[in-house]
Amino acid sequence: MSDQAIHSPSAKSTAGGLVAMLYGIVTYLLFLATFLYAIAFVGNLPVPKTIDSGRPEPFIPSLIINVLLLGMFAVQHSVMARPAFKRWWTRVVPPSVERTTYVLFASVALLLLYWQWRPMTGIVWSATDPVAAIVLQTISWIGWTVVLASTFMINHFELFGLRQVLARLLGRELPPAEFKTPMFYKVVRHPIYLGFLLAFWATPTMTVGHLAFAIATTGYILVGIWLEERDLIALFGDQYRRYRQQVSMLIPLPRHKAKVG
Ligand SMILES: C[S@@+](CC[C@H](N)C(=O)[O-])C[C@H]1O[C@@H](n2cnc3c(N)ncnc32)[C@H](O)[C@@H]1O
Repeated sequence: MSDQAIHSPSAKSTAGGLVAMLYGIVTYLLFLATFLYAIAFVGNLPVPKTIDSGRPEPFIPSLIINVLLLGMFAVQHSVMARPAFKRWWTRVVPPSVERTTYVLFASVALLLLYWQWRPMTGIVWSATDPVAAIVLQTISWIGWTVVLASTFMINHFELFGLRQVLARLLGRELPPAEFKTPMFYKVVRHPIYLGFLLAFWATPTMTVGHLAFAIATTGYILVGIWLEERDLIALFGDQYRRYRQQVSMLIPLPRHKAKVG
């Protein structure tokens, strides 16, 4: 192969596309591992570190560290998701890997949280009735399933950056963002967040640490919804405003009869 062919723009572009694709795939696998670990972490499954495992340390320092860990995740997640930040950030990173980089930072923030989380093991409630315990555990599993299923309903591979890096590799433009209301999105506007709330709150044994986690993530989800809906209204205008009138935010209760589409 001649020197010219090696350095031609298309060879460079293909190499760039392959690097972006590799970055996207590795980050996606990291996200998947982090997501699966979250189920084990919150549910106290047999993994090296969970929300309640480890030797308890003094309460106040533990609480401060845990709040800082949650705050770091919340700030990363909400700042990096804003359109204004993305406009600035895509002057630093190529647009095709902007989402992948967001997913990478979010995964790292979560891994840091799992690693540094301090257990606070005082019991807030414990279901002594085995049926109640099974019901709570099942609700939590349903929550995780709703989270994962809902990502596929809007666009799993775009949410986690793979679609963007594939488009870059194939030299294709991505179509503009599309407003969608499939399946769960006809029942609530935020099924992913609803799934997380079910997964975090429904537990047979609620410790102080788990409760702090559930309260902080609920607060963050409510702020996240407010920010996300502001962006969605800016993007989709009246279409999203109508959707807000017709479909509940998180609690699956019927509102108006009008059809969502
Ligand atoms: C992590 S997802 C959470 C989606 C939703 N809040 C939920 O809980 O299911 C965030 C992304 O979904 C997009 N999104 C939210 N609702 C959408 C809809 N109805 N149609 C298309 N995209 C949507 C937002 O623009 C954002 O990029």
